[in-house]
Amino acid sequence: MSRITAARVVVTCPGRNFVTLRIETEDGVYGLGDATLNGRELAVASYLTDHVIPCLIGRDAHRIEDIWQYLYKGAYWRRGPVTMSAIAAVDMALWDIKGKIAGLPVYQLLGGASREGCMVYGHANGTDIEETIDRAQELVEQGYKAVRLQSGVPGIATTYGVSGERFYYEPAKGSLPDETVWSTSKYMNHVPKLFARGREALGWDVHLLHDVHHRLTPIEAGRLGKDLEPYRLFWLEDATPAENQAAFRLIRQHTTTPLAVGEIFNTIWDAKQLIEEQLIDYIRATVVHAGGITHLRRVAALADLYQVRTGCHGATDLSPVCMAAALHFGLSVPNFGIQEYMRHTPETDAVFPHAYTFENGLMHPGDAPGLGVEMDEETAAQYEYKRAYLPVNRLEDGTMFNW
Ligand SMILES: O=C(O)C(=O)C[C@H](O)[C@H](O)CO
Repeated sequence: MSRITAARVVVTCPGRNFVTLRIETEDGVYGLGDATLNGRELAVASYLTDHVIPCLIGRDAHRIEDIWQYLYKGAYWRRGPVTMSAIAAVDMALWDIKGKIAGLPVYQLLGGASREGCMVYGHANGTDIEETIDRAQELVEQGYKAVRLQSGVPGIATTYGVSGERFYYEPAKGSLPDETVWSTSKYMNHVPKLFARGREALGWDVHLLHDVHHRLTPIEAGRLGKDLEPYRLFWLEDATPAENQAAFRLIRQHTTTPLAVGEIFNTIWDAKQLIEEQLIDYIRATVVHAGGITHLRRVAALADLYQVRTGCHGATDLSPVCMAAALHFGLSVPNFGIQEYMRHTPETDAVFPHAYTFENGLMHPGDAPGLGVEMDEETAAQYEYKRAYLPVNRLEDGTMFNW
């Protein structure tokens, strides 16, 4: 028994907003959980402070599963990104506490390492094809075994995944949402050229990935997948919005390019049909937005039955606390596929010193007890929350579209 005596939420903005839950126990041990929901941060902070924390005080921090069920079933209102990010933060903090009390890194509590490290993919973003390829080459030189290629599209002013920043792509900015413009035909004509050049310049030993970011209809996605088949992608991500899971049947009928989806999923129910019908190859759900390590293990166990592998979301809006949790999860599950890794800025790393490391294309969570991430609250307090939004997207004729 290790009673929870206090819990509080810290909101900080070392270059971007992060929401972190800190839970303390009667033994003087504390745990951290990431609760960041990009562009809607304060909703989760309030959910935790106003509705969850009062229910945690006095509970036994060791009863991770029971507390998960209490928060999920007990709220009556199930699922959704706000609820599931809040539950995830509690879950991460409790695994952190359990590891610290046991004196073991969390991956040891999850069954131990199933591999030497987690293969990660880095982002190569450029305003045009040549710039993207130059950046990909830099990543390969740094040891990356897998690289995501995104490039500006001629005729479209701003493109998802591309920014002036060399390493720290950050789409959330502006005290009101930026408006961007989209053309499916211009994009569809351009992407195969990017990958043709990519294979020519980078060869065939590096894994190449691409994110469509929910922009195509299923039949368009089928065509793009088919056009990209000669370049043997590791995956084509978020080819179409996935609320309608059956939509992926159509894509599957037309292409053998492997498919990844799910970074915005919150529960196993969002992915059940996709997994059971083997409509995808990689499930992108991650710790912070899908209910924590406890729930993500359930998703991975279902996926394993159908040879679907994990490919957790790891953009910069997922804090180092989530990154650490994802690496403990990824190191331990049998059906790990790949982990996304977008480096955090030095300011973020200073607020969240961490034990995880990158070497030779693989990441390891480290062997510090618990998750292996600290929060320097004095430094965090120097960075006040700044409202920031993800962009919105319109077609060239002004029709509201998916970003
Ligand atoms: O990393 C990715 O694949 C993304 O799509 C990044 C998302 O746009 C970002 O995390 C939204 O908050």
